[in-house]
Amino acid sequence: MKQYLNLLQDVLEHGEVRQDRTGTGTLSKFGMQARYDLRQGFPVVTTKKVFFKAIVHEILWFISGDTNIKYLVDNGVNIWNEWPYANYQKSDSFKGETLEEFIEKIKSDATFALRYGDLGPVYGKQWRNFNGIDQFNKLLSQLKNNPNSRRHIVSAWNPVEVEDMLLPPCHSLFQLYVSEEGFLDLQLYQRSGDLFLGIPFNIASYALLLELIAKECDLKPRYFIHTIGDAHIYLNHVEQVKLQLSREPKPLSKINIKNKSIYEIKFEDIVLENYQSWPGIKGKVAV
Ligand SMILES: Nc1nc(=O)c2c([nH]1)NC[C@@H]1CN(c3ccc(C(=O)N[C@@H](CCC(=O)O)C(=O)O)cc3)CN21
Ligand SMILES: O=c1ccn([C@H]2C[C@H](O)[C@@H](COP(=O)(O)O)O2)c(=O)[nH]1
Repeated sequence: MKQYLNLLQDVLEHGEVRQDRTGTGTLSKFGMQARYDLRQGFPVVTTKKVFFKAIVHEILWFISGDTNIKYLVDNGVNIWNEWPYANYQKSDSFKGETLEEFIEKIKSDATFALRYGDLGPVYGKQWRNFNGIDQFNKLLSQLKNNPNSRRHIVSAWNPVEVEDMLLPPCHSLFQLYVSEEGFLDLQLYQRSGDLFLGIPFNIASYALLLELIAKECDLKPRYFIHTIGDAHIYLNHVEQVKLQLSREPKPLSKINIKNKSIYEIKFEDIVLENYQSWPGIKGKVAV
């Protein structure tokens, strides 16, 4: 995962100090790209421990079209909790509950979850129902029936609905490419990338998406190309980033996915093999 470390190094050295929406402050560079060859291994960052379980649940959650955090929290994935909580704090029903109490209520009270667990029309909604269009299903059928197309695109960025989302999509658009030899490549355009917390998730997540789509379409996964608009390191992550840069990357892992239709694949059907990593590193998420 030298490519990821190169991004960190580059932004740390050449990023400009920039204010941001969360008030945390960042080092930032605009327009970066990295390319991962999945034939050489599955790209999960090794210079800190990445919570892969969250990535698998999240991608299955997107594919299913769900936008409510209930599925995630029921499965022990807590990466999206802060946003519905912040929203709840602004509502009339808020009675001073802590984040933990809020999540307990999401788990135990289905009506409450329905009302306060939703992120708005985020990824899952746009992939499966963009103003009535199931972009994801269309993509699969086009890849199978019209592989040479240059229009294999799914967009999560819906200007009509962006105001209703608790967080406008960061991984905004992706495109696929089928080569003459039956390889499948995926390029993601990510408008904004938190290099320490979000990006390791995003890399593994889209690499997994590429593996899943390739399997479904009987193609061989090859390049994941990650293009990032505003690539930033939050100022309160600088020490964590330096620690990662001091660590030697470990060999990449492998992914094993059961032969099943993409809509039937379950969490247990996706196994990351031989994942070796350095210990995890804590960092605060900017809300
Ligand atoms: N500032 C910011 N950065 C992000 O990466 C981000 C957002 N906001 N908002 C929406 C989603 C949520 N994402 C998140 C949120 C939290 C973690 C996080 O805290 N990760 C820790 C712990 C994971 C765990 O064990 O639950 C990590 O060590 O990776 C990662 C990605 C990615 N996105
Ligand atoms: O998948 C994700 C989702 C979010 N992020 C980061 C990028 C930014 O740091 C924040 C979003 O804030 P904006 O002001 O809307 O850009 O979340 C990520 O890296 N990956």
